[in-house]
Amino acid sequence: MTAEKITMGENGRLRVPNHPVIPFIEGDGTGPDIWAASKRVLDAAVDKAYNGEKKIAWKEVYAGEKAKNQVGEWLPEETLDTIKEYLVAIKGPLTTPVGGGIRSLNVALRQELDLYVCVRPVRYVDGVPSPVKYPEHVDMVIFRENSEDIYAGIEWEAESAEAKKVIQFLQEEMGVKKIRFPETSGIGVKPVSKEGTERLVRAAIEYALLHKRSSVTLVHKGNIMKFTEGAFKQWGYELAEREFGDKVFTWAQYDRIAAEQGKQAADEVQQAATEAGKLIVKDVIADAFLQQVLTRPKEYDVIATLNLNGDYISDALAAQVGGIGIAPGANINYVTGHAIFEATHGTAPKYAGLDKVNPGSVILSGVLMLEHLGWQEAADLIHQSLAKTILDKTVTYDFARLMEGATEVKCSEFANHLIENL
Ligand SMILES: NC(=O)C1=CN([C@@H]2O[C@H](COP(=O)(O)OP(=O)(O)OC[C@H]3O[C@@H](n4cnc5c(N)ncnc54)[C@H](OP(=O)(O)O)[C@@H]3O)[C@@H](O)[C@H]2O)C=CC1
Ligand SMILES: O=C(O)CCC(=O)C(=O)O
Ligand SMILES: [Mg+2]
Repeated sequence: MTAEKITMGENGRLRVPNHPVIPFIEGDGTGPDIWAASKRVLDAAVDKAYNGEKKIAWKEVYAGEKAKNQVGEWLPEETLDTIKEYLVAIKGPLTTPVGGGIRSLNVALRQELDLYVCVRPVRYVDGVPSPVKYPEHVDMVIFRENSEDIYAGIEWEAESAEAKKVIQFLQEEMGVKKIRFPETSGIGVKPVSKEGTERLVRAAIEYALLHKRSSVTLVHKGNIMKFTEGAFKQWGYELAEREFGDKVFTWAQYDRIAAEQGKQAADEVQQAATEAGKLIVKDVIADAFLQQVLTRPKEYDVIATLNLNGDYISDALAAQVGGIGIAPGANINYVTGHAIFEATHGTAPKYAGLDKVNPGSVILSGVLMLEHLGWQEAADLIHQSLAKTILDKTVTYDFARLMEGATEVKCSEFANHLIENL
């Protein structure tokens, strides 16, 4: 079988050969343990689903500590070029120091390839120990904006010449009087654009319509950050109505009807829209959202949000359904077809080299990748196997410590069980 490139078809859909080359980054910390386990499970599922007719040709590319050690750079140009060329890649977590040091390589990869959506599905798997009473009520898909916001990393260190210059500009030319301690403030910039918002919200609504989900919720802190998070809400509603017309009913429409005809009329129109199967596009302020996902998670389905909110929401919802050990994700540019699949969690450095952590998040990120390639049969096999392995209570430390009667297994052994149960 000759290894070939995945390409983007003229119809905007990927053309996937039977032996596609897929670059991978092993990752730092626990990355090597997790990646070794994940690769075996993905290969076994593909082999079983297609009787050897399909097979991934893995191609290692370097980033993070391995790249620094081998080629002297944290994120070599060759890695970016290879992923650009082969379109679809998968990665383990990469370390980002807090405070000083290098900026996030994870964020850099997303920015360099303009992977503007981070999709993180959050769903309960039967048997997983969870801190809440009804984890099965959580079934959400987070669409996190991935290219802008304060998360983009435009900031200047306190007392640096740059910070002083920006503060001086703000005070003298922009009339800003609200910087409480100007001499010792670091400064960060939060860019949020109409284009960035629209492409994210468009992707969330298209996904929701395709998968017949009931609502898209715009999660924002627009009461405080009016021209960034507030604009996100407004641009999101405008886009929903302009581009999706009759297929959606928005709370902005609700508000207009309520203002003109009263609340009862607006309720009736919304009820009719729901019965007609229209997608409801609504919004909520981020802090209220974080309490409501605990108290009434059934009210939320597809979530569209900005970069930093999405980061916090991803970990919080992952915990709600039993933890970061099975929280997958995908960074995608739906226009170019570029995508990098990766877990929600980080490098979990205290467990590095111990063959201990749960490889589930990277495996499920691989499942998202298989689905993205259209290899649904292989993806389904892994879902079934994971469900069975967890119900058997053969699990890694993170689940074992919260389950009664579980058998704790290592990261590699968990992969063995998954392969046996395929
Ligand atoms: N996309 C990426 O590559 C990301 C990278 N990072 C980076 O990772 C580094 C470490 O970040 P940190 O804040 O500690 O967050 P981590 O997500 O790496 O780890 C926090 C805790 O989550 C639990 N955990 C994480 N991964 C697993 C797993 N596979 N199985 C079971 N439990 C797991 C562990 O919990 P417990 O202690 O309870 O056992 C761990 O101590 C930082 O440099 C950070 O910047 C962070 C997030 C994403
Ligand atoms: O890049 C990092 O180090 C952290 C990224 C992160 O937490 C995330 O993308 O969820
Ligand atoms: Mg995070």
